[in-house]
This record gives sequence, structure tokens and C-alpha cells, in this order.
Amino acid sequence: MLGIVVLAAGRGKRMGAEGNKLFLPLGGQSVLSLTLCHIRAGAPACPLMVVYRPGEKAIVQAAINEAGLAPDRVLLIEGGAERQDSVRLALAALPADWDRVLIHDGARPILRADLMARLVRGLDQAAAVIPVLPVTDTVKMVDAAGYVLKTVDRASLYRVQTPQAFQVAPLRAYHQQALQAGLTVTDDAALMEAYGEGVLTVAGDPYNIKVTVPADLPLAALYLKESGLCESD
Ligand SMILES: Nc1ccn([C@@H]2O[C@H](COP(=O)(O)OP(=O)(O)OP(=O)(O)O)[C@@H](O)[C@H]2O)c(=O)n1
Ligand SMILES: C[C@](O)(CO)[C@H](O)COP(=O)(O)O
Repeated sequence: MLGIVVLAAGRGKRMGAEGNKLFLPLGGQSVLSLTLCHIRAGAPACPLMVVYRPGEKAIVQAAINEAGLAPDRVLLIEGGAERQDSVRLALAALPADWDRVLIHDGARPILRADLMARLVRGLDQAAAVIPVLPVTDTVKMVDAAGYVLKTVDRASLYRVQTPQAFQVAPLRAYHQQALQAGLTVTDDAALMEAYGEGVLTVAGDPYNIKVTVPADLPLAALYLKESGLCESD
């Protein structure tokens, strides 16, 4: 069975808000409830697990309700200190019949059904499938003093998004191995790469912004309108 893990246990430090950025207003709801709304709309049959920050279970449950999801359809688990910890804890708690999983940042609310469909189809070819977009700016390496070291050839560089799609068994094993080895990563596909698994890329969605810094919120509101996702999902 395919399940979806939604990560919501961060602190939102770069946003600089009072609390967790996932509860900031967006599109008449909150960032998290919009994310959940769009998952419900795009993958109505998929069971969900939401990873929440200690002390935020009640507000996450409110976002689940606001998204029109039946509370009994959503598993809740406490996250860890880092994103990688939250994913490892989620994988360890998945129902036994979840053999494939989409792991998604709750901070990416503009999630369209066609992207999820592309990722799931890719699991017929690989144990890991990730959405990517080409880099459109020039990229340079810069030293600690702020001077350019070199310009990087951007032809083979891509920006990576979530959801990321996986066969559960290998990813769960690699997360445990990474914990033992002290290997830290910023996305889950990096663990599959580190342990020799092929990672397939599919076209990402330019509207699938991660709400990270203050400037991302008005952009997300614009993308919400442009994406065709109904605000009243
Ligand atoms: N310990 C953590 C850290 C992050 N996340 C989630 O992972 C996603 C991507 O992380 P990021 O955008 O970095 O969120 P934060 O860690 O909250 O942001 P910051 O690094 O600015 O504190 C977010 O939906 C966040 O809630 C999580 O579930 N558990
Ligand atoms: C997983 C991710 O969204 C892929 O781009 C990104 O690595 C998350 O980084 P963050 O610093 O945890 O937001």
C-alpha cells in the first residue's frame, strides 16, 4: 500500500516567526492545512501520517480537521530534532502494509496531483524517485571570506523538491544505518544514493515552493492562485 508522510515537526527558524511556520496563514487556511488539503484532493485514497513537533499535536489535529480529513484517517507521530530524525521515526512507525511511501515537506503547500502521480509511476522503475527542476541562475563556489572560488557548470545541476517517493524497506534500513554511522543528509534520496541505490528523477513543479523564509509566503500565495488549486480545497 502507498502511504504519505507529511513532515511538520520543524521550528521554522529561518522564517523568523513566533512559532512553527506551518501554522502561518496562507490562502485562507494555514500552510499545513493547505498542504493536507491538496494531498487529500490529489491522493484521496492514500493513508497519511503527520509528524508533529512535541507540544503541537493539538494544533496539528486542528489543521487536519481544517483540511477536511477524518482524524481517524491520519496517523500522528512525534518528530525528532532534525528532519532526518523525523523521517527515521516515521519510517519506524509505519503500518506494516505500507510498502511504498511519499515523504513530503509540510512546508510545501502547492502540491498538485500530477506531480504525485509522476512520482508513484516512477516507483515501477526505481526504489527512489524525486522531483527536480533545472538550475536557472549561475552557480558559484564562494570562500569563507566571500570571494568567488569558481563558477560551477550548472548543466547537470538540479534543484530537488518533495514529495520523494520510496520503497519503504530499503529507505527504513538506510536511515537506521545512517544513524549508526553518523551520516547526516538534507533529503532522504541522499541516503539511497549513499548506499548505492539508483534514484530516478522526474520533472518537478515550479509552483511547489518550500515556505522557508519570509519572502516565500507572498510567493506561495501567488503560486496558489496561479497553480489552479482551488483555495477552498
Ligand atoms: N526536525 C524537523 C525539521 C523539519 N521538519 C520538517 O521538514 C520540512 C522541511 O524542513 P524546513 O523547511 O527546514 O523546516 P524547518 O526545519 O522548520 O525550518 P528551519 O530550518 O528554518 O528551522 C518542514 O515541513 C519541517 O516542518 C520536521 O518534520 N522535523
Ligand atoms: C527535502 C528538501 O525539501 C529537498 O529540497 C530540502 O532538502 C529540505 O531542506 P530543509 O533545510 O530541511 O528545509
